[in-house]
Amino acid sequence: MRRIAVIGAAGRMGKTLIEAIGQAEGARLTAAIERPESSLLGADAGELAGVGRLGVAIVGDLTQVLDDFDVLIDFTHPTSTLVNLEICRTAGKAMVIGTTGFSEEEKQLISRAAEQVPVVFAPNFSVGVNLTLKLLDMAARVMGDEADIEIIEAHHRHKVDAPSGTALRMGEVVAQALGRDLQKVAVYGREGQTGARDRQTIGFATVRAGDVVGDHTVLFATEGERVEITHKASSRMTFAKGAVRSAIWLAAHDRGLFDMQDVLSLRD
Ligand SMILES: NC(=O)C1=CN([C@@H]2O[C@H](COP(=O)(O)OP(=O)(O)OC[C@H]3O[C@@H](n4cnc5c(N)ncnc54)[C@H](OP(=O)(O)O)[C@@H]3O)[C@@H](O)[C@H]2O)C=CC1
Ligand SMILES: O=C(O)C1=N[C@H](C(=O)O)C[C@H](O)C1
Repeated sequence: MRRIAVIGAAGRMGKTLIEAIGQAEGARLTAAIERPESSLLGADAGELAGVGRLGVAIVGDLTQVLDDFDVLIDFTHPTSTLVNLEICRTAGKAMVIGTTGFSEEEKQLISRAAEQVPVVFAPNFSVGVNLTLKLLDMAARVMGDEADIEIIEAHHRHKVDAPSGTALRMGEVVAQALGRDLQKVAVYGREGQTGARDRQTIGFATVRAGDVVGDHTVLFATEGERVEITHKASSRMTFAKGAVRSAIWLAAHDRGLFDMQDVLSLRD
């Protein structure tokens, strides 16, 4: 039985993860962590998530529960995740990281920690998005040199980072397929006298509105036709199930950096 801890337990993803762990075979929630100043400390994690009492009280300090879990699932904020990563590295604990919004330097810290402990780090844990990444690679190879490529994403009003981690990963996949460096060709929004479009660029557009769970479209537009590849998430459970699957999958690894493509055996 895989013993799983969830940090950010009271968050949108935290609560959905607690529900998903309850539905998974071979996994059990054994620890739940929130901020030390949270008013929810001591509350039952199952009751908080709306799935009934689980007998797991929310604590405010990850180090307090290190003996209680095998793998930590972290969907919080980059600053928090990097602190948790260091605690897990030192304690030899596996991690599943769903947090987005890291800088390139921060991503390097995750790679380095994964030399010592096993980590699955993915901007999107849904099966559909990971299939979409494969479709994008093919579309870019077939149409990319002729087409203008634009990535449009929409999320709920509470999201704090932009563009989404998924949109950025889509951009990386397309850029890599075309031999371009995303850091050099990305254009994040346009305003004013922009001039005509540079053919090599990959544009990003962000929408933040209401309760949108997560929509992503990659547009390949030539003179005469357009291909649009779209994924729409309608429930956070799709991300949570993928993260729990990753936590169980990691049991077979004692170190290394993986993503959802590895978990789904989609890696070339
Ligand atoms: N990879 C994927 O498939 C997905 C990734 N995400 C990403 O997951 C992250 C979280 O998203 P979401 O659940 O919507 O956000 P929420 O704000 O709802 O949840 C984040 C939770 O983490 C808590 N938190 C923040 N800092 C700490 C800390 N130091 N210690 C303990 N808890 C902490 C927050 O507490 P407080 O409210 O008090 O700040 C909150 O409860 C984002 O980066 C998002 O982009 C989201 C969905 C899917
Ligand atoms: O913050 C969210 O909600 C989501 N974030 C992830 C991202 O930034 O790509 C994944 C998903 O789209 C939901």
